[in-house]
Amino acid sequence: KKHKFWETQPVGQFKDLGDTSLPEGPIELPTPVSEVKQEPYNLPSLYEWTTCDIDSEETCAEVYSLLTNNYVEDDENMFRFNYSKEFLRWALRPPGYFKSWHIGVRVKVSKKLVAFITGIPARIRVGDVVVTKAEINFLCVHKKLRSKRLAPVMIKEVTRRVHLENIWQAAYTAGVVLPTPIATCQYWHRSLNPKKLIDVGFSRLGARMTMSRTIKLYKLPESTVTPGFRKMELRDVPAVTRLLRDYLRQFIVAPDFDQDDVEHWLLPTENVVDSYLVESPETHEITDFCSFYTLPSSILGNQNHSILKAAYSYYNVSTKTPLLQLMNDALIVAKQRDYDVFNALDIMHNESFLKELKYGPGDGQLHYYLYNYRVKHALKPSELGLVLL
Ligand SMILES: COc1cccc(CC(=N)NC(=O)c2cccnc2OC2CCNCC2)c1
Repeated sequence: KKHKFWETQPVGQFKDLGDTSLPEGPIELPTPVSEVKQEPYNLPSLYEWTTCDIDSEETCAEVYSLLTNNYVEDDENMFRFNYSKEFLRWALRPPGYFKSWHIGVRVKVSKKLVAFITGIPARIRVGDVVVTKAEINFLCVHKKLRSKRLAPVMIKEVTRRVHLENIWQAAYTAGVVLPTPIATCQYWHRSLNPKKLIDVGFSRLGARMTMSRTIKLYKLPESTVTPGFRKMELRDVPAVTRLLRDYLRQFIVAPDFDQDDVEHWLLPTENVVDSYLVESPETHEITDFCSFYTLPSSILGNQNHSILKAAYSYYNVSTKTPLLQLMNDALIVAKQRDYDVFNALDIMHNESFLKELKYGPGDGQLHYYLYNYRVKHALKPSELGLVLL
């Protein structure tokens, strides 16, 4: 039976698609926190719950190692996400985070970490309504423990701990179709190091293309072209917050970032997130912004290369500099910093530059989901202003 678990959950159900009598908004009403199940769900007897203290070097290393060996792979099982420890600390400790939402499963006897799931709080606007939701991520079950039905009980446990903080909605993405996507996005890749991408099988040499012709096709200028283009600094947080808040208002679903959020999520962090802005040389006004996060992938089974260095488009705002030029400067910076590929989803206004900047379509889709919140109509990717890590 497909979706045996998801048909028991307060999520849009496939059978309800098209039933426009169902109102947009929460599917189930909150209950008093005192009525939320106080004790953890039962795990199979060999396993126990653990709260992962990501500040602890040892525990962070265990989480890193579990994900590096058992997390999401591409459809052809050639690559596996390889989130770094500093990335995980950044992703899991935003303003207002709860340690109790960093949940692990250990083998009772050996204490080996064999599964993980996380939540972080985020204020997310859907239409005109801002709701504090949990962003759920990093659901990972060790390869040797698959189809033991651990994922449903882990999802129920993180939901229970989110309810204990009086939060009743969540957002998450997946490469698989579950009940029911609020948006389905296409991912795109822009080659920066085409020779390596072809060597490792990420890309294929185009028909009637030689390697040298391919290298020339993706060649970028040595330096950025936009006057006033520079790295974001702490002093820019107020202006970037204003710029980003104004820009994100046009999307139906988007984060409701305040200055503390912008300082955490967008201030450059070595090897994790890079942000650049355009400060007008005349007026010193900050008019544009672009950012990308660093998520390498392990290359499975290649003699010459073990890591694919990938940049992922994050939040970009263009008010004076054409988005095309801004995003080309982002490519130039990523190439300068030795990235192999620059990835982007077709969300926000990204569609306007993907083809022109020589992105190629990826071989999969990323579906966005809300938990306990119905939207009347699925969104077009261009109506989506939310990037999950
Ligand atoms: C190249 O290495 C990969 C390793 C594992 C999976 C994939 C394909 C894939 N599933 N890609 C994406 O989900 C993706 C493609 C473009 C932009 N963001 C993405 O995912 C983000 C957001 C969701 N959480 C994972 C990272 C590629």
